[in-house]
Amino acid sequence: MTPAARLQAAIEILDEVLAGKPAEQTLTNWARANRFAGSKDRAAIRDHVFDCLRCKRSFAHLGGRTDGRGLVLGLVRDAGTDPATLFTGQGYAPPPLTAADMPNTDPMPRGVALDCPDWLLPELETSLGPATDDLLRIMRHRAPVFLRVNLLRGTVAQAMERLAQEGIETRPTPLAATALQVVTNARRVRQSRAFTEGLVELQDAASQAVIAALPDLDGAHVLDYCAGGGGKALAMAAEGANVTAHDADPARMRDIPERAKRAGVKITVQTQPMGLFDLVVTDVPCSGSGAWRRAPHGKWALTPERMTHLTSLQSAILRQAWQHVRPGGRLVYATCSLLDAENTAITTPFAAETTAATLGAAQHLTPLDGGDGFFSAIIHKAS
Ligand SMILES: C[S@@+](CC[C@H](N)C(=O)[O-])C[C@H]1O[C@@H](n2cnc3c(N)ncnc32)[C@H](O)[C@@H]1O
Repeated sequence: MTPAARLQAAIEILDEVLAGKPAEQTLTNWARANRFAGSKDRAAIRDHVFDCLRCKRSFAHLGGRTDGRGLVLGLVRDAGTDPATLFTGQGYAPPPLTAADMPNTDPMPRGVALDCPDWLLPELETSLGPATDDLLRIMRHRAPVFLRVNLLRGTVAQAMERLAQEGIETRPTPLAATALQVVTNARRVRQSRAFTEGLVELQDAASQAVIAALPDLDGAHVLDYCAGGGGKALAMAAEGANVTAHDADPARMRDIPERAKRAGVKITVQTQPMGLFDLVVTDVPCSGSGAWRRAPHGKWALTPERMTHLTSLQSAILRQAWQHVRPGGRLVYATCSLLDAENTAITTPFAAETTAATLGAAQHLTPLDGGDGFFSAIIHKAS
């Protein structure tokens, strides 16, 4: 496909996504219906689509319209390219420019330039202070890809060497000792032997840092109360913890047995959690604001009503999960959110109101640290 034909494909996919279809599903459907597109075409189209979703407001401003064509025009103009050189109408290129394709020449308001919904700006400022604009600017760009080295299968140096033999260059990151940032050929990771043989897993470095901050995992009985696909459960099992995974939606845990087998660990899956544990981890559902680089749709879908729903769910999960912490044990409350409303505004009142609960160390990571934004707080239960 020519570069212009890839842009036209992105326009068509974006129109469907803007009408409400999930981006991943729409990309997959497009690839199935257009078998002539090779893997490089599909990767380039995917990047265009996600770049446009991350920068929806500023690209619409530059494109002078809010549909797929407008966003892609904004993408091209933002890169300093004259769109007339690509929007030629020849072959499979987008149709030539018309008067409806002119950019908006007004100065960009702050929320537009930072690609942030206006109602969220004050919320983010309360939580992030003077770092707000830098953070929003970084979230206009693609997130790096990180791997977790499974130390049960080999060392970090061995993982780097094995990956390099398969053309995947990586480098260590200060966020976690097990984390490697992928420098080249990230799209080859899933097919690499290092991945299929369980030496590495795909996991954000900040997610790994949450687990790295937990002392004494070796031999501990741990309940992962919101286990989802098992990312954190696997990381804790690799540190020697006896992990029980639970999730309100058991279907989300269906890959855990296979992932555990690949990693050489054992994880017990329980649809009804039972008993008391040394450590309970609650990686609760949240706005995902720390991971908007990967899932930009969440930035535009979040509403004040949704925030209210999430914060009451987070408090409820914390209270339920607390009942599974043994006296003298710990709970870790974690979100991939940058917003205080989902973080300290949940943990501080809980600790104040709950007999036997004391707040311990907390960790606030943001994309300025390199990975996703992540909050975690330890809450101790008196013996
Ligand atoms: C952020 S995800 C967990 C990600 C996972 N820990 C990982 O590292 O891959 C949050 C999970 O909480 C689950 N959840 C939602 N409500 C819940 C509840 N009331 N009790 C337990 N889990 C719940 C969701 O189904 C979802 O899988």
